[in-house]
Amino acid sequence: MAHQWTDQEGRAYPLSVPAFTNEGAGGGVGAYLLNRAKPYLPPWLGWVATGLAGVVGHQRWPDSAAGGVGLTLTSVALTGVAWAAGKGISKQRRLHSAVTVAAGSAWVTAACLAGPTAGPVDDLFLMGGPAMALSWNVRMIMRHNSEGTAGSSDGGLLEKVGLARAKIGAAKVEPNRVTAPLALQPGEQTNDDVAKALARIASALDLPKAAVRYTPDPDSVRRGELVIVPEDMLSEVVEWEGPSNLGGSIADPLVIGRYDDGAPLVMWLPGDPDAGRNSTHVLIAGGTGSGKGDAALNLLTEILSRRDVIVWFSDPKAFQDFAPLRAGLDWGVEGGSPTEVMVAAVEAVIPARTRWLGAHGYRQWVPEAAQAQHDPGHSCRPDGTACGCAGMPFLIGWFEESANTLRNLGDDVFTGMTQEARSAGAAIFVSLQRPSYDQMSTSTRASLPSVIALGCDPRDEGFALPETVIDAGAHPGAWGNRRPGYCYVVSPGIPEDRYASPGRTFRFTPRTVPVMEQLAAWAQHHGATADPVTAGAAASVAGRAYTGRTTDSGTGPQPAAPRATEEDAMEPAGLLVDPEDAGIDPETELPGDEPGDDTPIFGQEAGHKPSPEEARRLFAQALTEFEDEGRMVVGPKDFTDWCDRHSLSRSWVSLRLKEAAQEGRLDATNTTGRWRIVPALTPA
Ligand SMILES: Nc1ncnc2c1ncn2[C@@H]1O[C@H](COP(=O)(O)OP(=O)(O)OP(=O)(O)O)[C@@H](O)[C@H]1O
Repeated sequence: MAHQWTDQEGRAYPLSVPAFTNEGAGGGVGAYLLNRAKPYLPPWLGWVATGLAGVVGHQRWPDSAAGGVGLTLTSVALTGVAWAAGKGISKQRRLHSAVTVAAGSAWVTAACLAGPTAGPVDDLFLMGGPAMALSWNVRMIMRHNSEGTAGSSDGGLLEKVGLARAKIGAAKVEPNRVTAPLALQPGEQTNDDVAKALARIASALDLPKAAVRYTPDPDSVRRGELVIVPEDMLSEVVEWEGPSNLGGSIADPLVIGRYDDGAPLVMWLPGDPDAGRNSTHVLIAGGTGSGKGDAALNLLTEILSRRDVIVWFSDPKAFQDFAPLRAGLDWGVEGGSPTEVMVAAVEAVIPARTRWLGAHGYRQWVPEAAQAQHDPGHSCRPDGTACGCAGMPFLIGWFEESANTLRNLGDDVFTGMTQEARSAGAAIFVSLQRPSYDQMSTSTRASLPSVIALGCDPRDEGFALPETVIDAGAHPGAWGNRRPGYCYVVSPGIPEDRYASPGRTFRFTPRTVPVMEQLAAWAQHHGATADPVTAGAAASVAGRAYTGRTTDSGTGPQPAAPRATEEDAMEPAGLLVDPEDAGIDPETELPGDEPGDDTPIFGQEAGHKPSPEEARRLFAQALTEFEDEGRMVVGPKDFTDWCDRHSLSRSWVSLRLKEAAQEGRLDATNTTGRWRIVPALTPA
């Protein structure tokens, strides 16, 4: 698009390349050639003018001594002026100008005094003149093609945007992408200056801000690559067509969309440090309507199509977007207390998995760890013979809309969990409704090295993306929710110069639902099932709430996942103190807690009052019932109806819960007033 590459006067910038200009359009071959030749004519016109000056001057001052003195002085003065005027330009150009002026004026002087055809004067004109004109043409060609003279006084692009004297190297031109190395003035400019000038470059070229990016050279503070993508090829919506690699490994790339130059947008989860890919946790960040749901579907469909991974998935939005894939999950829960249980289970399986991997000689998870262990090199037996242990699939713990869950988990716990998960063959995924620090603390954000940053409020850009990527030209804030699916992906394994390149996810529509359902059925029958170590550790925390597929997956129905209670749904996952219990100090001895006095203090008027022993028995029974239902995290509010039925107060329940924790039947959680039931029958 030519207008984007030439300025208002029709002048080509150093960055312009033939592919993007339309010079010479229309007017026939003659007009075209004249148009192309125009910039090279001035030196030749200068040569002709010099010849005419010699002829005319000879008519005026033939053999005149005074004329000779005047002409010689004029010639010297002109040369001096040319040298002085070239102060701001490059040395070569200054010298070239001065030599040209000196040669031209000396010839005019000789022609005036001796005559243009006398002696060697005409030969000098015919040989020296064209040589001089040609030397200027060569300089022009060199400038357009490679050397670059941004910073010269010819109004170059870089000079216009405040980067005078920076040099642009040979540009690499692809169909919709121009990449040009940039070298800044030593000691005067840094890569930060370019980052600040990107918007002005976009303005000079009449392009959107995101079309101009800069990748600093990691080894130099004054070198980098300027990338310009003039046409937004992402405007076309591309529908999801199914998984990219059904039956592949989770270590293979996950294809979730495409970049603006058409290249596939890929991510890696388990690491291959030899290839610069470290195992990673992922944040999906985007404002409402930015396309977070479809971004997550792209990732989840890719993950479920791999043979060696299991997914534990929590979705407080009741699987609104993910229902067609639910059957493919190893464990799916809705918000509230089931999510608390899942978080506790993830915490519990991490050390167990790390121990197993270590015992089998794996420093980190690799696809071979998911196979039965028939290699003596990966045996847990002291005698070194093959152990044949079941393989351990990669584990993904995915928490949708998880701001509250994370906040209640606490920074230290989450940071520790993510650090340890990396050596446990596990990745944590979280998505946020609003990508901002009100939703997630700095240290929790720092524990998630990978991000899919979709459109957001401009103020939240700094939360979603690292500063270097924003400096390089990434601006998800410019999209808001007007460009659903547009995203920047920062993740280990992706070349860093891609971080600031926008991509777009594939779109999911009602037409894609049957394919997702087929994929979920495939995962159920052919995907991995939890290994005994992971399943055992999960069940030791979650009891029957852990519904992982059994080893004969697909042959029987999965146990129904516990549904969040209505109360859970109303409240964020991971609860703070129950508001109704906020005033209760669990340390205070209440009348009903006095030794030998278990008489309820409230609700005494309602029905039968159980005796203290009976009340304790009923309470123990209630805990067993919760456990049977898979509700493994409880607090006084879960006993509201129960209290009404048995004429017991919630304060009494609060104290009994604390007592049960002392007896080992319950475990404290990170949330005051919430307790995790320790399963009565812990699997071996
Ligand atoms: N890659 C894409 N290409 C085109 N349209 C898309 C793409 N991704 C999402 N959309 C469309 O954008 C709209 C908003 O998407 P979606 O509801 O997933 O956003 P969201 O970020 O999940 O919002 P919310 O937080 O409100 O749930 C939907 O109509 C969806 O079909």
